[in-house]
Amino acid sequence: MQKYVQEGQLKVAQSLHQFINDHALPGSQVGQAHFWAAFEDILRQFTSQNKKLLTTRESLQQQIDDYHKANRPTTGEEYKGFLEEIGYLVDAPDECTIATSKVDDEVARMAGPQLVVPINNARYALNACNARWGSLYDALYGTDIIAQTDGAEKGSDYNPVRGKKVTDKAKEWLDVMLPLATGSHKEATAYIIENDNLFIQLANQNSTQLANVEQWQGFTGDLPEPSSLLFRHHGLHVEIQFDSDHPVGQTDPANIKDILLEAAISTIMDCEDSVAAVDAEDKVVVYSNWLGLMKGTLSTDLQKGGNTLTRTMHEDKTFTPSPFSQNSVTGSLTLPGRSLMFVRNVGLHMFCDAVLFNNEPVPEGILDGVITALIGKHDLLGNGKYTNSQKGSIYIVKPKMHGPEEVAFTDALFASIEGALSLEHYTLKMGIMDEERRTSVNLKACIAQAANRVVFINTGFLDRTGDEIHTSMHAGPFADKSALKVMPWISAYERSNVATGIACGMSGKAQIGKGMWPIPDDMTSMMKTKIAHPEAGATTAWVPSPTAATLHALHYHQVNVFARHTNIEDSSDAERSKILSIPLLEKKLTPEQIQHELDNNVQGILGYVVRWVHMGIGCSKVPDINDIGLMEDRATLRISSQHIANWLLHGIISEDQVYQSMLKMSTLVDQQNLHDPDYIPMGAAKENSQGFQAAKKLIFEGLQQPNGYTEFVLHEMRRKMKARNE
Ligand SMILES: CC(=O)SCCNC(=O)CCNC(=O)[C@H](O)C(C)(C)COP(=O)(O)OP(=O)(O)OC[C@H]1O[C@@H](n2cnc3c(N)ncnc32)[C@H](O)[C@@H]1OP(=O)(O)O
Ligand SMILES: O=CC(=O)O
Ligand SMILES: [Mg+2]
Repeated sequence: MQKYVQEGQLKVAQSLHQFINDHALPGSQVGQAHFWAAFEDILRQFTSQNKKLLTTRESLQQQIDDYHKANRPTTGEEYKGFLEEIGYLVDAPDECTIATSKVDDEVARMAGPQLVVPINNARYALNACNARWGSLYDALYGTDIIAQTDGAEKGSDYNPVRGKKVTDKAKEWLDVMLPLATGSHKEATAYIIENDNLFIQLANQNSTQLANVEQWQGFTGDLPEPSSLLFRHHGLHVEIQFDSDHPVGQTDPANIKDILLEAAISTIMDCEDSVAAVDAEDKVVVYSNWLGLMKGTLSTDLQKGGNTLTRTMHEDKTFTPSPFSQNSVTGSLTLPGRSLMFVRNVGLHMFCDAVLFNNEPVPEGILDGVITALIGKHDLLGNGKYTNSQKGSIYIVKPKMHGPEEVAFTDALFASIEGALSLEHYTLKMGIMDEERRTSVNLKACIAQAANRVVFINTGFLDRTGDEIHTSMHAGPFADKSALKVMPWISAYERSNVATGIACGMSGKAQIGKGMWPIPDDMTSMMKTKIAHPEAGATTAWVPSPTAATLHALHYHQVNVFARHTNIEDSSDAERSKILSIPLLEKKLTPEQIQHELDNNVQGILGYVVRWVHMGIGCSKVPDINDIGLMEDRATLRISSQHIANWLLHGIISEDQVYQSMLKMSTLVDQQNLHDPDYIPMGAAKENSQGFQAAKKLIFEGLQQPNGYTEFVLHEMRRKMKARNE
């Protein structure tokens, strides 16, 4: 039974109350009495508005459902007119130029990967924070980029054959990032600094320099042969490290032991879709980790290779500047050792009983906003060991907003939080997830509502796909999932996002971001396809792991993103009707194709949901039907569950067929998890498993889930599971 502490009209779960009073408030220059009173005021001011916006969502969805049930056109002027009439489509402002100030270079002026990590997992969150720099050698050695053939298999010990392939490949990349005036880094035998110049000696006895000598930015160690050299290309740093005693350096002609890339330029510490946080106890873990990250105190012990290691946040990196560095006069060059951190709050539709206002659970987005901002304030006050934002901003990603009214609501909420916490106006920056259809088709109007605090727009294509299905659920059966990804709506949505961002003056001021690489182990495909993101003008794109960040960073060396922006015209008006084209099934599928699609969806749902509900894990790598591990979170679950619900509604599949598939796949999912000692199986009596029950609800009650969201069912069932465990 949850114990509460009364604070005015608020009832605050004891564990959260204690965390705030004992840990979050001290040092924040916000007193306890003021904080609780101000929080209550914010709830009084925003709770009913929050609920009203949810009612608008419901009402619009109802009208859209009725429209499609009446078999009215799904394209053309009549459809567009209907969406305008109900207020789903609004007029775009003629002009919108963002005016956000105090934005760190990592967000405004650098183009590079953005890592996302479940914040409640301290081990991963610390790793993400430290992923600002990644070893190219490790990233190549550890992944499928180097094939495990011809003696280059990974094995348990270091394999020099594989190692040679790694160093060769890495040096090919050096030639791309830091070309030499003559020859290749592969031929280098020494890197020598003489008279303020960097010379590279080649195997043919010639000496050369960088084609652009100004790329050399600094070094560590002694002259003439330094311990490391620092370079910059496309605004990103590269460090070559030397060590003649290191097992790798020893065998390298130039004694290179590793090449470090500036990789995860920014990281999203996620309180949302990759996290299972269903009550005060869970929320305290989420907020404690954020506090630890803001104060630089987070640490965790972990077992690796039979040893216990303590993981903490990395220090900054210091170099002696080269004559070409901006810091050459000061004689010292310090670069951030950590990724710039955003925090992703939850959306408007979530409610949480960690705090009750008028005896009702409060909007969780408001709770997150207030507490993550309070914690962020420690960074601005310099209370931590490190500084996250040099410019004095707190970066909050706001997910799942539907249209400009909701952005305006969040803007006003943030202003109120700033007032309550005595933060300068517009300290709280907003990342707008462009992941709901009503936001995509009104993006310019959305940006306009937060023009003084927006710092990113990001195409969350996973949620966006789920919303695509749910919004037009009654229009007909949707295409299978692989076809959905290549139909006109999605490319128009992606193009329009970049074009709108540029038209709103975001280039050089804010991030224009693209979505997650959801196949964490398939780095070969990522390297082939994710270059499309910078090519399309995205200044950042999401990756699921530090390794993926290191490899994706290479794409930003291949493409000069900011140079692309000059050629991108505002095409959003023209794209709108394409975005609105509903990706319905266009061809007849065979019974085998239908069964395959169903089984694949069911496997993904069960594989993810059982770990969520039984173990409280919000993001998992789940094998698909072809045994390829996919990153699954609430957004991918939204797609799969809505897809099955849609095919059920339109008679493509039957309830019994779905249930049979669930029985078959649940046995497989239990088998797939046998290696995990913490796994709690669904077992033979599936109906007794909360995870199985949750999956059933998500599918069979999918039509009734607001906007197709999965969190309501997941939370309910996880809470039941926790109660059962207690
Ligand atoms: C639609 C959306 O909203 S997308 C955004 C939400 N999604 C995410 O945040 C995805 C984040 N990624 C993850 O959670 C994980 O990478 C998963 C669940 C996909 C795979 O996790 P695992 O199966 O444990 O990965 P795997 O075993 O290959 O790697 C584990 C190692 O990689 C590290 N790692 C994996 N993902 C991350 C990450 N996102 N950040 C930091 N480190 C990570 C772990 O710390 C661990 O290293 P360690 O032993 O040194 O601590
Ligand atoms: O949040 C990201 C998404 O794709 O959804
Ligand atoms: Mg999302």
